Amino acid sequence: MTDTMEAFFTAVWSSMAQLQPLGSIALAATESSLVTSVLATLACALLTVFLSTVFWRWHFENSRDSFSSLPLPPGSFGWPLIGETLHYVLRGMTEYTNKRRKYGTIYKTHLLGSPTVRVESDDRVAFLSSKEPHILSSSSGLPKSARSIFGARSVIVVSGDEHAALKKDLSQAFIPVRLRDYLPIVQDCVRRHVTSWAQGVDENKMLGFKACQRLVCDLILETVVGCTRDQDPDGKVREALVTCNDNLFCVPFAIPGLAFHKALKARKIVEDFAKRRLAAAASSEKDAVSVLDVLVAHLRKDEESSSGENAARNDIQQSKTSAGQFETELVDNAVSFFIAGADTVTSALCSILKLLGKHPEKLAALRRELEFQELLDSDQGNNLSFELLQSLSYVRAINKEVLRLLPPVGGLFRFTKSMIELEDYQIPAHWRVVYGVRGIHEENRAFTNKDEFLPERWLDPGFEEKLNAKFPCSYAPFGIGARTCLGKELALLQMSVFVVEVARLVDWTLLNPDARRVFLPVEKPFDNLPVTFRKRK
Ligand code: HEM
Repeated sequence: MTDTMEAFFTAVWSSMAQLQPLGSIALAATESSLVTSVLATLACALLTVFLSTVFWRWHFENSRDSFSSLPLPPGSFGWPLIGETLHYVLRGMTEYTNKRRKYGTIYKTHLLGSPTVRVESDDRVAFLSSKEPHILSSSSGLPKSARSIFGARSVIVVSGDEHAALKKDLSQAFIPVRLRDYLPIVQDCVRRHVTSWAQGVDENKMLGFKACQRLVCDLILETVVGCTRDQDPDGKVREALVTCNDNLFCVPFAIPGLAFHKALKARKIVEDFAKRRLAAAASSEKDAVSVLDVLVAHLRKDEESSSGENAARNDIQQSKTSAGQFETELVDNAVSFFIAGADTVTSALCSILKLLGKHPEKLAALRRELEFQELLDSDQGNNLSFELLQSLSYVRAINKEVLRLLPPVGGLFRFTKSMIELEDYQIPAHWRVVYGVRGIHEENRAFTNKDEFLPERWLDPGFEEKLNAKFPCSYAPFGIGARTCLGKELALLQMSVFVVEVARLVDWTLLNPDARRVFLPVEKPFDNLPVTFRKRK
């Protein structure tokens, strides 16, 4: 039995041994064909990428309008479909600086799905903005994701006469008499947050941007819809606001898991909340305090007296007569205020912390101004009046200088309706144009020592008039022309209150003052500004 088995195994072994060379040959053949097919696939893929890149670039280079002999601006269109969007997201500041160094203050690129020309000189932007809204549209320049999040009836999205009439109505919520009403709410909210940053005996370490973001979410809900924390007890609305802001510029595919889907879900939470607050405001007889209360009261009055007004205005009023549309308009605009006023102000407050933290001599100069006005005592309560804030020239100079050096919104989106000739170049129809606010500020010919934080430059009484007269588009943190920021005065009020309160309530130390900057959706340090706070002695 043993012999038989031994013979069997020997036979198997020897036959396997005979088969082994054959197997190696077969294996080698299989391996080489695998390698060949991998190489062939790779070659095909590379060829496809190469050809589609060549076609992509050729296609846009050939979209030149033949009615003009001018060339397209210099620059490149990047990769098929994604263009150069990823370059900007990943390289941030370096990409902008490199482009400006390489091509100057006008160059072409491909961003967020459209061929784009970025313009970073104030005189070219002045020329382009004079072509709005007929040759250059401002609303359709916004990426689709942002338009969907703001809503179809938002002042940011509508255009032409409709935009002008709606903006006039909404601006009633930001006139000085209203700002006076909001001031105690703003100051109370700022003091509450800043005091909490320095609670306890030890230093409190936190992320400055995130702390400012929490403050501004409360601020915006309290001023825009009169919402106190108990009306959003679990913080869902605040969280939804942050999600909307974080995903304002994204690929507009509403697929679960993707940014746009998350943003639309978050928008619905904010929208439902605004609707509930609107119903409360509409049935309330109390004096207007929040932006929404003011708008409801103003539009109600406006509707009553609209019968004698001119035809264009009547058309707009008539279009509002359906209750549903009226509600949509108010809700879309309340949501837009939430979003337009949240991360922008957060960025500005975070930059105040950063620049005053990096320049203790400017903080000392600020405290001297507050001391002179008897405002430095941190135990003083709600003693800021609107007139007093307006009179604090160093506080206002700090705001302007912070917005010059670190503008929260780095670019304004426009869209060409027809071809535009701009000095030596042409911009074809249906291209996106971005006015590069940050680049304009960085290149500005109107400022000396332009890289330095020098609030003092704004104290010269004739300086701003000269600036506006000689270089009208050279300082544009709040935008340009018909689209300038509707919430500008409210934002400046919030910044002024913040400057006063941080200076008198706390001392702080930046843990990484020279961190890399990122720009989307707004200007901020990439590490969110780690900082320690302590109560001011
Ligand atoms: C420091 C804070 C702020 C900055 C830097 C800022 C900046 C800007 C800029 C640059 C624009 C123009 C966009 C364009 O031309 O395409 C703009 C528009 C706008 N902003 Fe602000 N903003 C700030 C705060 C606010 C606040 C607090 C609100 C409301 C509560 C607000 C509401 C709006 C609205 C509704 C528009 C659209 C105006 C229109 O389309 O006519 N912003 N903002």
